[in-house]
Amino acid sequence: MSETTRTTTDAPSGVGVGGPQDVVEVGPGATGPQDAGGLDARRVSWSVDGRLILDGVDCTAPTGAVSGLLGPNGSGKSTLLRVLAGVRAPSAGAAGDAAQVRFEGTDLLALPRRRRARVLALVEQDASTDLPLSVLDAVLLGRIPHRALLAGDSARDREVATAALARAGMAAFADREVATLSGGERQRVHLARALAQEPALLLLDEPTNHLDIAAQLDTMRVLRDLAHDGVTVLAALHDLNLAAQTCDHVVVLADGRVVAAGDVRDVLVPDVLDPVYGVRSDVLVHPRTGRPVLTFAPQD
Ligand SMILES: Nc1ncnc2c1ncn2[C@@H]1O[C@H](COP(=O)(O)OP(=O)(O)OP(=O)(O)O)[C@@H](O)[C@H]1O
Repeated sequence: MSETTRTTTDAPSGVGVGGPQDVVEVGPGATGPQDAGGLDARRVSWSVDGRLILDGVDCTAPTGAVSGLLGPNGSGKSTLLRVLAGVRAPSAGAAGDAAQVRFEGTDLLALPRRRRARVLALVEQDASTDLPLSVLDAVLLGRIPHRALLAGDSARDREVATAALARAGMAAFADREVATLSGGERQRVHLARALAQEPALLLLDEPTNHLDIAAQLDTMRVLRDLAHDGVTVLAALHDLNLAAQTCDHVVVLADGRVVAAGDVRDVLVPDVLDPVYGVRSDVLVHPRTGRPVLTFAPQD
């Protein structure tokens, strides 16, 4: 655990996960309340049928970095991404606190939908397209926020969409009907549609879940390239090793609360992971990258 580890409890660093007061902000990738750069969400709550699904989540994603949103099934990752993207309105928190979602200092929740869509794109998990669209036309949907109402595609729209398809490795599929694609191919088209939006903030919900290992690495390389170009990327991921190898910063959710956040080397440790996932983990160090490599066993 790095010397920059901060906890809001008296528990040893990285230990004591489980409650809202137990958030661990660790490592050089951690961003504190004073940091206005990147994505900075505070007190995000969401409830349905009287059940609190997100409970006062504070979540940051630094500019020009790939951040991973981690946590077990049902911990609230998709819900959080939807609230951050403005697809779902946040609920009042337990203490009646209003949520705040800022990106580079701008209040995203206050932006009209169309303007927000010029800032951020969301790639949803298993997003489906029932419309009989070609791949290129599906990707061109990402250009809608950038053009005048009722205007058709411009030459630039087609140029950007074609480049987005190429970046997602789907250039050869431009004329195919989306309905005929495999799950993995469709997932890449959704990524291309989001890239065509030219977002400064890209939110993705399990962008690699249908992909083979080479395609997973390829998608993560695209995300890293985008981050290198200054895009802020936040991706919900289940594969902790993929997160360890590709993310700069990670946020761990459990039961709708953030239990740890910071640099992967500091957060992906047994003290954090074992209670959250109910497993026994071991962490090795990758000989080439110096990043964590994780193995898991059931808890006895
Ligand atoms: N519209 C809804 N009505 C009722 N419950 C909901 C609704 N949306 C989400 N939930 C519940 O909220 C919890 C969090 O769901 P969410 O999809 O955000 O989790 P997740 O971390 O993305 O899970 P997974 O890793 O399985 O995709 C789950 O228990 C889910 O059943």
